[in-house]
Amino acid sequence: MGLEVRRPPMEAWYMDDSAEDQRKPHHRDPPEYVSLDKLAELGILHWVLDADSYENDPELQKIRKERGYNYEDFIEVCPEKLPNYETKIKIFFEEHIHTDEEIRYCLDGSGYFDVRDPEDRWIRIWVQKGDMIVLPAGCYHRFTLDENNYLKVDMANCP
Ligand SMILES: CSCCC(=O)C(=O)O
Ligand SMILES: [Fe+2]
Repeated sequence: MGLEVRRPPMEAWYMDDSAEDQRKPHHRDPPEYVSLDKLAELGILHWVLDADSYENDPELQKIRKERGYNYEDFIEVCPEKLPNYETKIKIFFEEHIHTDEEIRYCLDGSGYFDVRDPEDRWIRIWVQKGDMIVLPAGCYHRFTLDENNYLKVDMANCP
């Protein structure tokens, strides 16, 4: 077992309908949280890992082996590091799906992955350093930075 990673559990909530900045939390009033169990029912998987041990984390290696993730692709989502930043940010926030599962491991910073539930409601998943999530193939989703405006992510993919 790697270093016990102590931080609040990953949070998810139903979004409000306001048109304010996408990087704001968009909580309903009162907030309506969604449990990790409910996310798992939607096929959304989650682990909390020790991002500082990325290079030699036995837990990460076990997950990668079990799920067949055989390569890494790091991006830093910020104007200084991401080429065509403005375009990419817009593309990320356009609702879309993939034919393969989407694996995203947050190595630093934070951001929001929004997913549609079966009733077409948006669920906002707040991913922070150490959170690794898997969105199932065919899951309608989008991504935005939060008001911290920085995310470093391993966009590991299936073969
Ligand atoms: C920064 S992760 C990008 C979000 C996404 O959905 C994608 O890459 O397809
Ligand atoms: Fe995606």
